Amino acid sequence: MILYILYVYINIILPISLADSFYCFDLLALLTMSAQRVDAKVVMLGKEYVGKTSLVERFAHNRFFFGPYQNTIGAAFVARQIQMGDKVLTLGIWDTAGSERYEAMSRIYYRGAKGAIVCYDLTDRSSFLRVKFWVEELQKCEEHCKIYLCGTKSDLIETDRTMRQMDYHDVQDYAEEIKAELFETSSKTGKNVDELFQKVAEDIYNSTTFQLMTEEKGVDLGQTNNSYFYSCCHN
Ligand SMILES: Nc1nc2c(ncn2[C@@H]2O[C@H](COP(=O)(O)OP(=O)(O)OP(=O)(O)O)[C@@H](O)[C@H]2O)c(=O)[nH]1
Repeated sequence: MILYILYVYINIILPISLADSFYCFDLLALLTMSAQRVDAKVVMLGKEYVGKTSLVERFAHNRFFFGPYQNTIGAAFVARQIQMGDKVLTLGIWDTAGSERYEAMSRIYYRGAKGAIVCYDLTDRSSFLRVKFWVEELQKCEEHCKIYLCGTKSDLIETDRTMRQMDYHDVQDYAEEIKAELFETSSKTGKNVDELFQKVAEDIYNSTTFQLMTEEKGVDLGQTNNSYFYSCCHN
């Protein structure tokens, strides 16, 4: 009985009583995730302000927020279905906080991910340093997770070419070196956003491990309901 009380205290009461909104929102996101069946986990990584949340918003809801920037706290979760021929694949996407304050938490979210979208801001060279950090981390800890490099805010460099701080070919060379795919996107205009997630979904769908998993567990990919739920974690 004492052990049971101790267990409840350590695992439920203590985290909640210590919690700031970060823990509460994370709990909400975790509950959301557990309520939704997903076929594969995808994680968004990258420095703060690079546009991870905007990318997910564009993909999941086809919208872009023009309002003031709100940094993600902990992580947010969204599930979205993608049509793959006559089948439907449900991606569970974890949008992590870019702030280094939450770095340890981000590690929880890439565990078991089939794909990682590692973002950098095309107009901010320093954001690419974080890309290298996350790539090394993934190579070390999640070797089966496929990496997609994503240069964000391409609309800004289309308006003014001098704003580009990361050369496409330099990044492409790096992508080849680490066997990653490279996309340049704009969440503002929607350019390349669907293409990026479609590629992630296709690679997962065609992967041997995924095919084996669906055969063994009998996951039904033939569902047609396109509902999704988004748990948003902003301060
Ligand atoms: N022009 C332009 N601005 C963008 C684009 N994507 C994001 N932004 C802006 O960049 C800022 C940061 O975007 P977020 O999506 O919140 O960035 P984030 O990477 O999720 O940030 P954290 O939550 O702190 O990790 C916001 O002011 C966005 O409006 C884009 O494609 N084009």
